[in-house]
Amino acid sequence: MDLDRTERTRAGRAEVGLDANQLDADQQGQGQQDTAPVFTPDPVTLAHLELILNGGYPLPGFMTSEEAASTIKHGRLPDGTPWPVPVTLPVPDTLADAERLVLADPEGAPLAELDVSERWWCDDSDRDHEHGHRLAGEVRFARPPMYGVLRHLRMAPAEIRGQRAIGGFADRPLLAVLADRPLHHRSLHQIRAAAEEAVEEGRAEVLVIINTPLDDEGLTAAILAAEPLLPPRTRFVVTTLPTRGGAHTLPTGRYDLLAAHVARAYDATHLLIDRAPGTPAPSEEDRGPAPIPILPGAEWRYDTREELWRHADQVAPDRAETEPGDAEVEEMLARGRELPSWFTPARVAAELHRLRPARTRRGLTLFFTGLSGSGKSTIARGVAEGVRRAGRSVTLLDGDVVRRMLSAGLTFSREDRDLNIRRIGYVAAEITRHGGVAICAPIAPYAATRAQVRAMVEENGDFFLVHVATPLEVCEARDRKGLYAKARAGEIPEFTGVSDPYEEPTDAELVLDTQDTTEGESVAEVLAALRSGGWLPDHN
Ligand SMILES: Nc1ncnc2c1ncn2[C@@H]1O[C@H](COP(=O)(O)OS(=O)(=O)O)[C@@H](OP(=O)(O)O)[C@H]1O
Ligand SMILES: Nc1ncnc2c1ncn2[C@@H]1O[C@H](COP(=O)(O)OP(=O)(O)O)[C@@H](O)[C@H]1O
Repeated sequence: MDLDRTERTRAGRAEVGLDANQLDADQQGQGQQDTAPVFTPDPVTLAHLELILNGGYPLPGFMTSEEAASTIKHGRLPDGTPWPVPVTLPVPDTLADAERLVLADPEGAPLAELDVSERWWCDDSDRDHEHGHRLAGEVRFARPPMYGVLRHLRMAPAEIRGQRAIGGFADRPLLAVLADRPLHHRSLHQIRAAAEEAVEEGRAEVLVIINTPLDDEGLTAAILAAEPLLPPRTRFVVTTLPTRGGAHTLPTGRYDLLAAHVARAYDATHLLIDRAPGTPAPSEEDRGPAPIPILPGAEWRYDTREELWRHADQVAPDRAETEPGDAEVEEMLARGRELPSWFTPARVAAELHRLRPARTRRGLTLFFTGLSGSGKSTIARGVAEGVRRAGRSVTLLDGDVVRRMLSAGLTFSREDRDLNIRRIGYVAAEITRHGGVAICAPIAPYAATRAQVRAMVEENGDFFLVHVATPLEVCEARDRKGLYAKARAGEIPEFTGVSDPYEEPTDAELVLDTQDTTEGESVAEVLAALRSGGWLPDHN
């Protein structure tokens, strides 16, 4: 079963206000039998919880204020045990006094119970959380996790240890490789060299720990594609380490240390962290001592004369090929260009092309925003026609039409406008997921809601925001539907631009001002942008 899809459909349904309850009736019923409140932690905390429950962390639960402070400040628990990152449970105000809590997955299925030992207030923002209420205490396993994708690969440390013992490899060194990007030739050389040279001359087994977001299957597929080029007996395990992005309050290297602790739980004796080219490893001085050695990883370069990869010190700078960075690889895929065979194995390239098809085939949401009368519908209609002529399948979700169909009965309050836009976004994201072009033309006055739609769409394809920036005076002078006159006369309350806000986008891919251009010119400008961005073939 595709759990990912099911879960996203559920989340999507809930967000757009459609009936998610039917689907989740079972779980909710179970929650109600328990008197403790049921709470679904945010994704970072869920990642911590899974590692607590599966033995990836040697911690019994979520930290007290003293433990968190000591960890942040000294990189140690109060008893002196080294531990790199705070592991805390942020809860909303409504749960700040709870004595027990059932911790549930995003679908509401219980995962664990928490007996609260301390309720505290966090002043420092740890990780990416703002300050707020925290609950500390030990967690008790309730049920095996079912959420997220690739469950069968999310093996607990004990499972891997068991497999190695059965295979008779338990006494061999284990090189863990933390991978959070596809493994290209440079990384594969680095891993093979580490396994063969650095760790007891070829006796090492390799365990690739794939660090990927909960609902992402693509990265894992791309990493698994490199399996034949990894040492024999390489094992793979999927995990979600709490994000690095929010580590602003922590000294450098703390997340490397966390990876080392998790790797050690899997019985690893050494850790290699795969890094993008040009990303320096934090020095041991900066990060402090690790529970197992973190290998520096030899530098490799591609020698253009010899046409092979060699240790960097054996390749003269003028003969070294420059490796494309992750953003460049993304752009090559978007343009449908072949990834060079010296750079990545054909199998990995094929998987990446499958996951990130060229933009001419990739799903796209083209989202127009602007005041009433700015020209959204007129331009969107013309663009839809042009995109169709270029051979792509198009769905036009015009503001007025959506209001009559999908969002009938909604008002123009902020709440209802947001719901309207999220519904449009949900439909657009589905169209995008199936490789189509969704063209949306609502006012969408709120930046935060537009950002939500962008995020929803970008899980499955591309998002292109067009701000139709026709000034209010021009829209009002046009007053095609006579609505501005009515709004000025007070007959329409909460009218955008007159008595209701419009937040100008700062993240638009294209800004159009229609006051000095014809409709045809505006349409042509959008089509040209789609062509130059690679979403439409050049020759149309
Ligand atoms: N109070 C108020 N404010 C703004 N617009 C109003 C209002 N009442 C009705 N209309 C008409 O509804 C159209 C906008 O609907 P949208 O769904 O695009 O609006 S929103 O994105 O949900 O804010 C908008 O159509 P367009 O002119 O095509 O933008 C108006 O014709
Ligand atoms: N460059 C232009 N692009 C789009 N519309 C224009 C342009 N110049 C003038 N207009 C006129 O502005 C009006 C825009 O109305 P409409 O497309 O319904 O706007 P919206 O959907 O944003 O409410 C139309 O009457 C259209 O003819």
